[in-house]
Amino acid sequence: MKTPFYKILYVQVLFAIVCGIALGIFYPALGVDMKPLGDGFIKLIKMIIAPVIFCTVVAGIAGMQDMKKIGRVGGKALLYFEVVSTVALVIGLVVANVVRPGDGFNADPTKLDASSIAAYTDKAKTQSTVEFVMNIIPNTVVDAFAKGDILQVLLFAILFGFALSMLGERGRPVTRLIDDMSHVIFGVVGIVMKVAPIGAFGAMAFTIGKFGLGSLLPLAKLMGSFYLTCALFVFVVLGLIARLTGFSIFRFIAYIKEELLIVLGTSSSESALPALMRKLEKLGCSKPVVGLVVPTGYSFNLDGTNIYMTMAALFVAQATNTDLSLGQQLTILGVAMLTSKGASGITGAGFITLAATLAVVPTIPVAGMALILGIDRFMSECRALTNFVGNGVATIVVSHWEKELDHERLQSELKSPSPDVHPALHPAQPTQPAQPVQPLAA
Ligand SMILES: O=C(O)C[C@H](O)C(=O)O
Repeated sequence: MKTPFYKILYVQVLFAIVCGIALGIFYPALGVDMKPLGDGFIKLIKMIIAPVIFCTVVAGIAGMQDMKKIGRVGGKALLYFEVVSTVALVIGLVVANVVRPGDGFNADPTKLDASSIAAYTDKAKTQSTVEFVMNIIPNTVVDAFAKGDILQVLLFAILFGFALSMLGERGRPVTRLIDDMSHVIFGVVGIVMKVAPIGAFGAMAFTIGKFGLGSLLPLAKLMGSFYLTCALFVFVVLGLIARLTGFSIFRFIAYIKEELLIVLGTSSSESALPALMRKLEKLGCSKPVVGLVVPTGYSFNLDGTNIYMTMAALFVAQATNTDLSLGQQLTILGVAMLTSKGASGITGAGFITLAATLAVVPTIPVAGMALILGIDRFMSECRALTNFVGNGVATIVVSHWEKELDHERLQSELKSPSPDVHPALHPAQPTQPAQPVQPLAA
């Protein structure tokens, strides 16, 4: 029997977003009051991210006998992230030079309200590589889970999974338990996703109520060029990568439309991270690759954030009449390659990363960021959407490189998605037997 349209999640989220926009426009104060609904939904998702990553990674790699394979998946993922992130940074740089969205502002940085961005520049402490690596090691296991630090949980999960695989037969009951646990956790994901429309409504009503659509007009050229560049990146660059891997980017985007709407509503790519992991497994990517690539992608593969960084840095320079030589522009690119690592998928993260980049490049006045602070929430949405699609494509590509992608399932799922059969999502349907733990192919 066909599900009635009003029960379909993306229809509900779309409707909620439209209602949120309407409320924000007509009753801005009430819209602002809706903030807890969005925040509450994001908290619910954050609550489950650490267990999702732990269970997926442990269940995925526990069957492996060879640590080298984990390193190989990680190495391939990092190579992909580095190449694609650099392409994103270069595209942002080129478009900002061609479109020159900051020309004509003639802003005097000494007269801009630098105090408004102090909160961001304070957070943007640049980290040395050693500090970055040290931060991946948790103080205690409990601390990693308590903070919900993705890379720290990932590190512990890899070690745990590998130790479990070394136990052989003796470790089987624990592996099975954790695999079963992952089904339970994804059941929680399913329950939480039911309230996604409420979260998207609250977050959207707040955004429009607080910042107002009127704030977009003076910066329409920057916004327009950023959105178009991201679209170009997704459909041309990621589209080409998808084609070479054997799937259509359009079909993939249609496949994850619910998640994209949730990301749009909440302006945080993390808000749909567990759902993305579930969908990628359903598409035929193996558990270990999904478990390793998605969480690392959230720290190393932020394509939307990268496009934004070079475009926004050049915008600030142009708006404050700061001339930049090619060498200085390439320095920004090099610095952004480092500062973007470790930025997370929460709203506003890209703005903090921009502050970190400009702090290292003294030529561009950091105070110029005050010009774009008012529209950052609207930029954040596009950064998050692009980051999200980028991580999905990255996981499919690395699965393909590792020969851990079921191409037949990928094609059939993309063509006609199978219903989600988890009992938490569809109580009336029978439960699918648990998938056996898949070891990586030799
Ligand atoms: O969520 C993301 O991926 C990005 C974030 O929304 C941001 O504002 O930079």
